[in-house]
Amino acid sequence: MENPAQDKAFPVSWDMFHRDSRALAWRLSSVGEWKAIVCITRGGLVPAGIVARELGIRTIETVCIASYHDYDTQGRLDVIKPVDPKVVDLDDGEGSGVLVIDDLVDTGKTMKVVREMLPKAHFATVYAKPVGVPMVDTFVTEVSQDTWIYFPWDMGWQFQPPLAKETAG
Ligand SMILES: O=P(O)(O)OC[C@H]1O[C@H](OP(=O)(O)OP(=O)(O)O)[C@H](O)[C@@H]1O
Ligand code: HPA
Ligand SMILES: [Mg+2]
Repeated sequence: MENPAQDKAFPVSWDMFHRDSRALAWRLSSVGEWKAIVCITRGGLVPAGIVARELGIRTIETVCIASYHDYDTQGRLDVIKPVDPKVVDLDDGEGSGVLVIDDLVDTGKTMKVVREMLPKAHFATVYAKPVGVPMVDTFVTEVSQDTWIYFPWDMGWQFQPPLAKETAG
């Protein structure tokens, strides 16, 4: 099943996201030390900034990947920009000393592609779904596979009609 129904909703506010990203940094702080962060754009940009601030990491590189082209449907995985070879070889090569950050792992396909680029890196996400869990070394919160996570940067305020509708006249 390529794209199973994800009909449960897990909405995340900015406050929640900040708190959960800090919790990720807290967890990572007892796991190891890293010389650089590689963030998987675009979703990884926000948690990478928060983790970098907490862990005092100032070298931040991107790997630019898009696969959910049509909102919640995964399509072809495009690597728009690979990791700078200088970052891959920063320590002993193959991404050692590098922390890879993304907002979530779902099927794990995105992480798998980045793992091939940086086999010795440490992989971390804020949220994880069960199918993707084997692809990630550290995460904070797991949600079920049939849940869609709604991030604050994708949401907006909207009028909610009252339960009891006014009747004309
Ligand atoms: O585990 P997977 O099934 O591969 O899905 C997870 C990836 O999908 C989303 O990125 P998306 O491709 O939507 O691009 P974006 O980060 O620019 O929103 C999300 O930010 C992860 O990077
Ligand atoms: O549950 C999700 N939410 C937002 N983006 C995603 N990309 C893959 N899965 C998800
Ligand atoms: Mg992404």
